[in-house]
Amino acid sequence: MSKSEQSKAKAPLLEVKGLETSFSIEGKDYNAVDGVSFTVDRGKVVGIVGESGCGKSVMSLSVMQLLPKGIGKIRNGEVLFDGEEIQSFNEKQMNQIRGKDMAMIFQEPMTSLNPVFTIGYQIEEVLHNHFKLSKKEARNKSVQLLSAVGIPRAAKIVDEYPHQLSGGMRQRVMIAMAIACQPKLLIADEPTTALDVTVQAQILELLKDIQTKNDMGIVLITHDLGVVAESCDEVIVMYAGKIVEKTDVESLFTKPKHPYTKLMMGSIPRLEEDTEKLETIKGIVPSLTKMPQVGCRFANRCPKAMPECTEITPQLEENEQGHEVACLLYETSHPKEGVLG
Ligand SMILES: Nc1ncnc2c1ncn2[C@@H]1O[C@H](COP(=O)(O)OP(=O)(O)OP(=O)(O)O)[C@@H](O)[C@H]1O
Repeated sequence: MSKSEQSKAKAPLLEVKGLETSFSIEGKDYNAVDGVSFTVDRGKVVGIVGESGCGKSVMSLSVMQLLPKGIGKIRNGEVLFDGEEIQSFNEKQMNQIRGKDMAMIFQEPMTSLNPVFTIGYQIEEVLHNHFKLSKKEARNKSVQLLSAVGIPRAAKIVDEYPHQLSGGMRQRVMIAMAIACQPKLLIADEPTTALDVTVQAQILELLKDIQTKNDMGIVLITHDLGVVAESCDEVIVMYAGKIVEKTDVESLFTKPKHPYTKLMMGSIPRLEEDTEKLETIKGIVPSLTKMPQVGCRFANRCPKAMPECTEITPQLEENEQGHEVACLLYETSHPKEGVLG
């Protein structure tokens, strides 16, 4: 193994450092992702969780460099993929990585699948872009991939159009396309949200299975803590563009720290509970133009908020080994005994 290969093998698969992604609104830049850092190792599933508008999708689009041109941009920070800084890659360089080394699946497959081409044509196109396969080889590989993601009668389905399939089957097609080149990293943005619970479980199972076989790293974006519990190794909780808590999945569920995480836990429906009593978090995530620049962004919705929460910006700090939280209640310089519950 050469020296550069050795250092690549040691580097995390994905390393995001101090990422700031902004959108230009009426001539002013606003950060939708504001100083986010995390790593994804090979063979690990990292969940990114938070309510709608917290910056989960913008974060993943930044990594893939698929931000809307002219509106969104990476303002600061670094994205290292396999040890290589990629945020300054040009379109040609990114095209060589996207699809092949890192792939993405989206919530609604109909927006990603082209309705006028057959399923087979679309998978073959991915294969053609990255491998020199003959027409026959690409077709055989497409049928193989469709079977691998549990699509029955794959040899027939390959000639069908997206609208002829159910939502669950379309999502499987998206997964087949995403894994066609055996990517090292898969970013799955709400891959099961539009599906019913049984199909959701099957798709998550399938992803986990592929991930184990290929030692793939997965970033799983979801607002559903149930999905996190089922599938993730590590979890990042985002609120209003920032990470508020980061830990392994067990610690998140056994000892959540941030009041936002705790409230989200309270929002998980449990079978034995009357759903009428389900706690929801009052208020909404601030819009980009209304984002407080000082203090904790969750303060105005937080039942534990103290006067200083709107004046001092909490830093993401390790509170216990491997468990980071950004909340003044836990900052050593602001000990607030008795209020942690
Ligand atoms: N193209 C855009 N132009 C301007 N603002 C945008 C754009 N896309 C996203 N935003 C803003 O960036 C913030 C983060 O959005 P993002 O879609 O990443 O949230 P999310 O956590 O993924 O939510 P969801 O679960 O609904 O996808 C939001 O305030 C959103 O309004």
